[in-house]
Amino acid sequence: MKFKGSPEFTHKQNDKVGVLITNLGTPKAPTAKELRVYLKEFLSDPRVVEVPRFIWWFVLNFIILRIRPRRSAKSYKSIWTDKGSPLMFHTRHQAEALQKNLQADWGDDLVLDFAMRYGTPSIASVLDRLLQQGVRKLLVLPLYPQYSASTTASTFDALADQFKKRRWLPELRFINHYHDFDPFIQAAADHIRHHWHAHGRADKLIFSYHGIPLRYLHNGDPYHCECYKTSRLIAEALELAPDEYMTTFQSRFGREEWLKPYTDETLKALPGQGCKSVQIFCPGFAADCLETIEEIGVENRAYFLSSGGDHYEYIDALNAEPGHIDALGQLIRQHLQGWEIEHDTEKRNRLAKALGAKV
Ligand SMILES: C=CC1=C(C)c2cc3[nH]c(cc4nc(cc5[nH]c(cc1n2)c(C)c5CCC(=O)O)C(CCC(=O)O)=C4C)c(C)c3C=C
Ligand SMILES: [Fe+2]
Ligand SMILES: [Fe+2]
Repeated sequence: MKFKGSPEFTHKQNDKVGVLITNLGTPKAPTAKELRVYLKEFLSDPRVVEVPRFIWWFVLNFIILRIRPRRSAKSYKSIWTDKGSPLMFHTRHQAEALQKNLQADWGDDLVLDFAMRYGTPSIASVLDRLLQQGVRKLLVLPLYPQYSASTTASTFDALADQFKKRRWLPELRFINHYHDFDPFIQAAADHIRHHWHAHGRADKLIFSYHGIPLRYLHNGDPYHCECYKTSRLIAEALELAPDEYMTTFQSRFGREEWLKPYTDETLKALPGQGCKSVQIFCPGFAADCLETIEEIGVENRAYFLSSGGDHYEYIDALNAEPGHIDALGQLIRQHLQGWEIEHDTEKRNRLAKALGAKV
């Protein structure tokens, strides 16, 4: 059979609305072996590395996958907890909290689950589970506030690959971005205000986003503009003057030029320009992960302090904190409009009998 069907379907099954939240994915364990598996899948995605395939195949397999897994495993070991990878447990907590938040008005009509673009739980396995539960309308929310082809479109590709293989497709809605969604902006501003209340303020607030190659911006990726807009809106909510905050880009990979200003170079230069204390928040990361905890929390702290800075604070990602869950709940509700389910069991049974089907 060419297309995967839903043989377990019965006419008694209630239709449900499904919400699938996704994030990037993380290795299964902080070992070179598991990193090799994870990096191979991630870096083989043509949305992530836009280089001719035959050249990239050699570079990836003969250079990168021989060096990077061991190096990255060391970094992952430093952030690994007894609950596993931070990205995984924060995403799981977000899913649990969002399910509760939405159940308040959707009850059992809605099921929410989470999947990872790379690694596990895979989009394929979670999609199977949702469809088996009777999901006929599916809303997908990739937890990337700013759209980029390397993340958001890649998630869409993975879904589309699954749909190509299946017989009975659900209705689909896909949230492209939420970089300027007011409840998200207010949740970020409240979170920073809360941090100020507990720790005081610094000379500058830095908004650091994951970078992408500059070439992707020139080829039409809106990510750069969306990052700047998020920064501006959070800064406006916090009533910051333009010289009290800045936007930077972190996590470069490879030798080509990426979006600038680079976070690490900025932090090395700031003390020499008279800025001795900074606080850093990463509005593009819905959950703390290697790139925030280690790169911003540890590595860049060392750059700033060893360049003459006095005080450096990393402000946690929004993770599963109530303000964030409430904002995401509002975003999901907005995109679910019109999908409320009719509870007409009698009508469904009558129709099924008329068709001679098992009910
Ligand atoms: C090779 C190019 C990469 C692009 C382009 C890229 C874009 C991009 N990534 C994120 C979010 C995350 N990236 C994370 C890790 C990570 N990213 C890359 C490379 C690119 N990312 C690598 C090789 C890695 C693995 C770690 C390492 O070996 O250095 C993570 C963390 C995952 C975790 O397990 O904690 C996140 C999250 C965004 C948002 C983005 C483009 C906008
Ligand atoms: Fe990345
Ligand atoms: Fe721009």
